[in-house]
Amino acid sequence: MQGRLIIIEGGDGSGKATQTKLLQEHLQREGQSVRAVSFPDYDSDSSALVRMYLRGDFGADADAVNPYAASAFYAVDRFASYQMHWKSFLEQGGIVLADRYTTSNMLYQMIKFNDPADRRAYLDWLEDFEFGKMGLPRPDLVCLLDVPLDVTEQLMAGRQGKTGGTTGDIHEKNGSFLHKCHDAYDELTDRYGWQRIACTEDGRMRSIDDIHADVYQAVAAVLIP
Ligand SMILES: Nc1ncnc2c1ncn2[C@@H]1O[C@H](COP(=O)(O)OP(=O)(O)OP(=O)(O)O)[C@@H](O)[C@H]1O
Ligand SMILES: Cc1cn([C@H]2C[C@H](O)[C@@H](COP(=O)(O)O)O2)c(=O)[nH]c1=O
Repeated sequence: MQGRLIIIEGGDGSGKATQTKLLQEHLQREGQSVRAVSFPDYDSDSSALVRMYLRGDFGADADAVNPYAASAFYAVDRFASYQMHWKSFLEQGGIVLADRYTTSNMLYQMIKFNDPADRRAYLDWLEDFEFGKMGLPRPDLVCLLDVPLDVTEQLMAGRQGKTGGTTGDIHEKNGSFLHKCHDAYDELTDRYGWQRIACTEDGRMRSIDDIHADVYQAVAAVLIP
């Protein structure tokens, strides 16, 4: 019996790790068999090309790095994690929570195209590449944590970058890139039916527990009874 694959997606610093951990603890308390993964898998050799990309080794301007090549780096990292760590767990009925997934390629790489037809062609290619040719499972649910960028910037202030240094990765350094990414939320939730979780109220972050309650409600609806 196939389990469930649940994705916690969102912008940098939107609370993905926080919500993934809370959700894992909640489901564990209920006695569910649950495992959490996150992408990129920075601790694995499989993320070497992703780390090079995020460091700017293929060009300092994210928009100028071929989105098909960059997508492939991330997809290969995911494939390694899936094969080595959670394929059989999912196939045996486990619940896998992923902090980022193919959905991040959909957001961050799609926006390198401005033309709507090019965006659709990219998404068609990506779905076929990751879910078809590479055999990665499609998500059962995607919760998109929606945080306006000015609020995220406050949450992220002073945080150490994951690829080394304090100035942020190739995406974080490019303000207009991150804005384009946030602007694409409607397009992607419409196409894929993602659950958009509003994380702010009157321009301020809602409490971690309130956001968790919304995430949990969405998750409960897709769990196997
Ligand atoms: N609802 C909230 N209210 C206030 N602070 C929060 C909230 N959710 C998370 N934070 C804080 O914001 C920061 C970023 O949160 P977190 O690391 O969970 O985000 P992330 O999306 O996983 O980040 P990244 O994109 O860097 O992986 C952390 O310091 C966290 O404690
Ligand atoms: C998994 C994945 C990620 N990305 C982008 C999204 C972020 O800008 C970085 C990862 O940084 P984080 O601080 O560790 O969240 O990479 C992407 O473009 N495609 C993907 O598949």
